[in-house]
Amino acid sequence: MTANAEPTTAARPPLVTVQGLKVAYDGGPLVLDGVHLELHPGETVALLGSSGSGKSTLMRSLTGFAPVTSGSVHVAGYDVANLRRGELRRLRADVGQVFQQFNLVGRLSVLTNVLTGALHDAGPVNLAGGFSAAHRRRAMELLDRVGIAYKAKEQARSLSGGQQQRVAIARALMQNPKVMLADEPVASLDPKLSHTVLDLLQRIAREDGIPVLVSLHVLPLALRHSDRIVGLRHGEVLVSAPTAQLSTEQLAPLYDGDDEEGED
Ligand SMILES: Nc1ncnc2c1ncn2[C@@H]1O[C@H](COP(=O)(O)OP(=O)(O)OP(=O)(O)O)[C@@H](O)[C@H]1O
Repeated sequence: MTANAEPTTAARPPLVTVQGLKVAYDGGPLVLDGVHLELHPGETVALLGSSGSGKSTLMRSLTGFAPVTSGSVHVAGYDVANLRRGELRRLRADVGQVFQQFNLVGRLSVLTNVLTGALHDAGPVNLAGGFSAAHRRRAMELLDRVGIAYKAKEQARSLSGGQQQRVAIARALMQNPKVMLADEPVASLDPKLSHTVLDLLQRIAREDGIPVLVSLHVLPLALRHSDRIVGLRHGEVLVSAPTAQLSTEQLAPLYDGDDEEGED
């Protein structure tokens, strides 16, 4: 992110606004305690914090998968803590998600896996051949965009981890997402592939003008591939600043007392 691009991005109204969010599971202790978060169109925000700090819970809260104890969560126009009938499905269709384990259907082709991203608006379909020509064209375009169209007919399980993650990103894009969430998307990948995948996510954010929230364990990756960093410590936001203003040393308190977190 260049120095003068940050105000432009931040000046656009946020697509995600979390205010004073508290989450407790099953009457247990608070695992998020008063979290504030804004995600603006076009920006990539890295979510950092040691294991158990609440990163996944915060991600899940954006798609209605975490029990909101108090506070508010607004995502792409939805009031997530007070959704009306039918809105939960629409919210989840508007949020593209990418996971550490890719979550592809291994026996299906790469193309079919991408097409499943359109299931929410394709109606009842037969996975073997029921998608429209327009959907198939779009899926091929997206595979081309993530650099893997030549693998379209292969079984997903025959691809390498980095390739599978690119398929998963294409599948998420098939939803025409208004927001993209990536929960530790490179935790299973080697450093080179991690850069490729994170470059791709950051490019998507900029080109498509959507916010991308990506949780990461490796500080140098966050410092290189994000516009802003939000750091959680014991369920509270300890750091929230443009990446260009942060250094490894400034992020170290996120991992105080941990032996392994934050190492490259
Ligand atoms: N479904 C659940 N039921 C009960 N407690 C949960 C549940 N999910 C998470 N927790 C607890 O909430 C806290 C935060 O967990 P969370 O998975 O959000 O952290 P995290 O920062 O994503 O950790 P990691 O980096 O290890 O994935 C932890 O103490 C965890 O045990």
